[in-house]
Amino acid sequence: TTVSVSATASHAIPTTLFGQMFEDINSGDGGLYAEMLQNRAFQQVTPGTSDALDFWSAIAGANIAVIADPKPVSDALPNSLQVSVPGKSTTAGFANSGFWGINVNSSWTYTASFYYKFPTSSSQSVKFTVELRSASGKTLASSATTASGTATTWKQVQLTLKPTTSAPDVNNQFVVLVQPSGSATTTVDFAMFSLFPPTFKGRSNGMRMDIAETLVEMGPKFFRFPGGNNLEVRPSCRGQTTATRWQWNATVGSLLDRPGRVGDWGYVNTDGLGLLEYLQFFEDADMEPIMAVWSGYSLGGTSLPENELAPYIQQSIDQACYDLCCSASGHLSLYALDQLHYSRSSQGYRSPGALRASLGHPEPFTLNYVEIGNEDFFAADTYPYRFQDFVGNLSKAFPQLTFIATSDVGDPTLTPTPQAYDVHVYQTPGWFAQNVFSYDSFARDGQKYFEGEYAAISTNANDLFGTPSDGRLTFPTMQSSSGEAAFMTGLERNSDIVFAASYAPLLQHVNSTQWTPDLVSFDAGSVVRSTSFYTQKLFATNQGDEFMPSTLPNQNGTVFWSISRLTSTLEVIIKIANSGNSSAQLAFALPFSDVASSGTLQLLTGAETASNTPEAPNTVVPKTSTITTGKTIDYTAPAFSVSIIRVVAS
Ligand SMILES: [NH3+][C@H]1C[C@H](O)[C@@H](O)[C@@H]1CO
Repeated sequence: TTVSVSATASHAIPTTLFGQMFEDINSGDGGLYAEMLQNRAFQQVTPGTSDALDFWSAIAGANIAVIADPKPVSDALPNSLQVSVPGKSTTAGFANSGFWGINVNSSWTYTASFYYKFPTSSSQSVKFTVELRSASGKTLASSATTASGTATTWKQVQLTLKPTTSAPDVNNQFVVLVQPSGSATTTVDFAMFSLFPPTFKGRSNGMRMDIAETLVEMGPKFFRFPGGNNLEVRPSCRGQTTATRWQWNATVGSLLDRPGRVGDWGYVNTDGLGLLEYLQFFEDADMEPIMAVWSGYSLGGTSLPENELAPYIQQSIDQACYDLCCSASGHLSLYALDQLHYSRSSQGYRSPGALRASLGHPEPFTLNYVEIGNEDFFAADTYPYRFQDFVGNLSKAFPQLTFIATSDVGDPTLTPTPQAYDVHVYQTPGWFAQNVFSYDSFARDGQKYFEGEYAAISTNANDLFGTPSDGRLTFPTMQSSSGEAAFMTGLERNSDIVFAASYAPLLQHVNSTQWTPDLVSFDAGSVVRSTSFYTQKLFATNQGDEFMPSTLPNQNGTVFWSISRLTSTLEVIIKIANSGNSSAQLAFALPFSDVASSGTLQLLTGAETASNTPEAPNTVVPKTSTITTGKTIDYTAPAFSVSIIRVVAS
């Protein structure tokens, strides 16, 4: 096939075109958020039930129990770990098993901390020895401090741990030994444990380095958060209380003030990864937020009536306000504070912006996009008033924001007409290759689109969300990734109306997964970049700034291309997706008089079902080489491949 390339660009390609979609779906706590202890503060558990002590265990004769502390460490954290050990014991204590393991790296300095108090005062002292210990019992790191038995009010211990050696695997534990000097049985209350490794950019309460670095490596220009389903109210045995929705103000401030919540994926979110941590990460990673606000719909259930929306609208204004500036709308909506104790400033409740400043970020963050809800096609009947009321109030407070609707495009009719719609699609690899032109027929009427969630998820069109035995992919394959790449050439061609696109879900912990496939997989010690990760990376890091029309690919074919130009370097960038099982010979005829005689090729290719997995993380990786180029570039795209050709031409 000969592909003639136009000399005239058709449109500018938005810098935001490729980015990431994130929610805590086995991906925040124990994943992107660097805290290494699981169930660190006994949040949202009922003392005396089996899950209260999840991931904690007693050692050598200690008795441990989670109690509703009569004098809790904070209003938001009502539970403590009460530990009793025999007098003069040197080996009794307790351990935490982390998020299916703990990575012990001798080049790292760890920060361990916890709060303690003695329920009854005594004259004896008690030594706390904190260790990182292999499952076989070998001490890898140790640090100790001594406490006075007279401490009947909460005290914080902070210790650093430097392992003498790296552990060969992640089967390690965090251990606290409680060693009384006296002979009497000793009881100590503990709260708010934490074990942090070094973090991405060294941010306190920050992100896990290897995962954050992997996400940044992909080259994202935006980050949609906090969901996805995890933004929403989760139907629970206690009924659909709106209090289970994600609330920004429950995720900011001291960790002692963050109650955590049972997220939509059925486990407790510590909310240690909160609004400030998200926004700081985006700033550090040079990407901008697409921030969702809850819009009054409870997953699988009811929507709030219009006359009950006001406090939630105010909370969403405060949420945006926190990010932006906040000389504007002054107060924190009292309603949002029902579950949260807020430290008052002298002049009453601080404005969210002042709050943000007080937490160490005086400058506003970048915020241009706010999404109203998530997948509101599930509640299309109530979305018109919910969308209108949220956008009406938010746009009054922040006229510079672009608001994104989440119902189906044009159905129902919304007022105001949405500036953009968030379109989601989970389908087969074949569907993506067959729908490369889905946006070509859209009207150019000012309406913009955000392909907020897409992935080839199954080879079985009749059971897309089924089990692996029924076609569901557990990891992306070269068949799924090349299908997605085909679709992405269409997104780039239509980037005059598609301003952003992100694969979903982004991350999964392989020891606790509820949704496959995912772009990046990890366990406590390693990260796996999928074939679809490399596809996203090849597109996002080879962005032109203007689109060059060319001979259109055959809509019914399996080979697709997209050509752009990077004006700053005079490069022509040719992206080619071959989603079929045979190679394709292409000839690109460039309209430039002066074309370099060699260019670079980045090629991702492998067998149809080839995947990168924890067992074989580098089965398929991109390879860069030099190719001969000229006014005509002949190229054979291998079966199941993604190719990027860059050549200087003018
Ligand atoms: N059900 C999908 C759609 C929703 O928005 C996400 O939370 C889920 C996984 O990506």
